Amino acid sequence: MTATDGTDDLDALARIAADLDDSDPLAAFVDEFEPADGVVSYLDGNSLGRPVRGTGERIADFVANDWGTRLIRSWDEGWMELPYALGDRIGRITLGAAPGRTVVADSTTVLLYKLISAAVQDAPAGSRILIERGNFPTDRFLVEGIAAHRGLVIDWVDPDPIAGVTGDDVTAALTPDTVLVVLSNVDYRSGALADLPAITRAVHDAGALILWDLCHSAGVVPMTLDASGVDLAVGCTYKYLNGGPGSPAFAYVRAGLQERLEQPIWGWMGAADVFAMAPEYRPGTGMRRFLSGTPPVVGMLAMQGMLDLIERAGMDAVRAKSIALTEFAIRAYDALLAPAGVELLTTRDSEHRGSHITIGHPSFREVTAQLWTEGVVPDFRAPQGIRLGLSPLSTTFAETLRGVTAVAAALPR
Ligand SMILES: Cc1ncc(COP(=O)(O)O)c(C=O)c1O
Ligand SMILES: Nc1c(O)cccc1C(=O)C[C@H](N)C(=O)O
Repeated sequence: MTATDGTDDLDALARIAADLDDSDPLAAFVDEFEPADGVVSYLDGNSLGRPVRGTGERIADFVANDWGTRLIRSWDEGWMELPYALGDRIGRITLGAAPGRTVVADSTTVLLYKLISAAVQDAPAGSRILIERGNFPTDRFLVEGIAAHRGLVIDWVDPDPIAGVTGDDVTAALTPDTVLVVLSNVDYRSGALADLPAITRAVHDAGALILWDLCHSAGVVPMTLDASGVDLAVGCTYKYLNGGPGSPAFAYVRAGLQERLEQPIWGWMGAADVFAMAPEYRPGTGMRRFLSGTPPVVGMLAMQGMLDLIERAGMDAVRAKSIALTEFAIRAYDALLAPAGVELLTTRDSEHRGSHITIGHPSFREVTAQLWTEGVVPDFRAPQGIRLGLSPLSTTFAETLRGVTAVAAALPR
């Protein structure tokens, strides 16, 4: 039944969820993930994706063969090339990037540090970096540190917290001295999806470079980095690319920019000829110069299983399911949570939303702790947000409803 106020009752929602699962062309992919004993609803794919089925075997095989038997020969038999091969795959599958523009290495934080530093390498003191005040802490802290060391000035953009940053917000905050703009494509709190092509254009019109943090869009949003002329991007692989905790990040650098930039962590793996053991550092060509030390090969294993799945499903189908899941979560919110005074902190505009929604209530810190004991696993972000992260290949509509129902039941009476 749908009530006179337009909301659905629980039975109606359960039927809608069942219908959506029945007609979901990607439904079978749910069985491609390791079962999670005792988990009633996993709603945190935006923080840590689930392991793809067979990840344990993949790692065991790696230990027995590549590492255990081939030993150091494996560097020549694929490990050395893995940062580039995987980067190219991520580029093709989700970034809209041609080969040779993406590399896997380090953590998001370290790659952000390298690319932000490189982007401002020639900027005279007093040049300005523009960053959103609500951007993820690591992005803001890095900009603060680099600006302090280099004598640069920071400008802060304060967009509407639910709609997220727009081209107009950015244009209004740009100055003739702005050299770099650092933004997230999907906001880690609200889930707002920024208009990457339009904002990139606005930044270029002002003569600055743009760096996009893609942590919350890689693997769920089909992007157009090459076609949009994006300069720089960094993202993580442990959220919707299911690489496992601490799996290495990826960096993208526009083709025409690579040879002009010099990142600050000069290690042997970024040098022109790695095994020349040269007396001094000369940066390599292409994406090699953005590496520093030995590639984290073990950390690059698990994500390959997820890339296989996304490739099989097709990125556009993944995005379509992501939208359907967040739309259904909002429908369930309207019926079960809005009447109890819970706020929706995410836009209703599906085109401008990533793959999580955020809801707000003063009780949510305690509610989240309670839910975790019940096997319902969203995450809490201060001051009062619960994020429901819906990973399109591993999350069902029924599971989404179980989560929203559990939040409603845990609210204080
Ligand atoms: C938008 C964003 N940037 C950066 C990070 C973190 O970077 P790192 O993987 O280095 O911890 C996260 C999440 O942890 C994030 O959500
Ligand atoms: N990266 C994380 C970690 O190492 C521990 C706990 C949580 C995380 C996260 O991924 C946080 C996440 N990026 C966020 O959007 O808040």
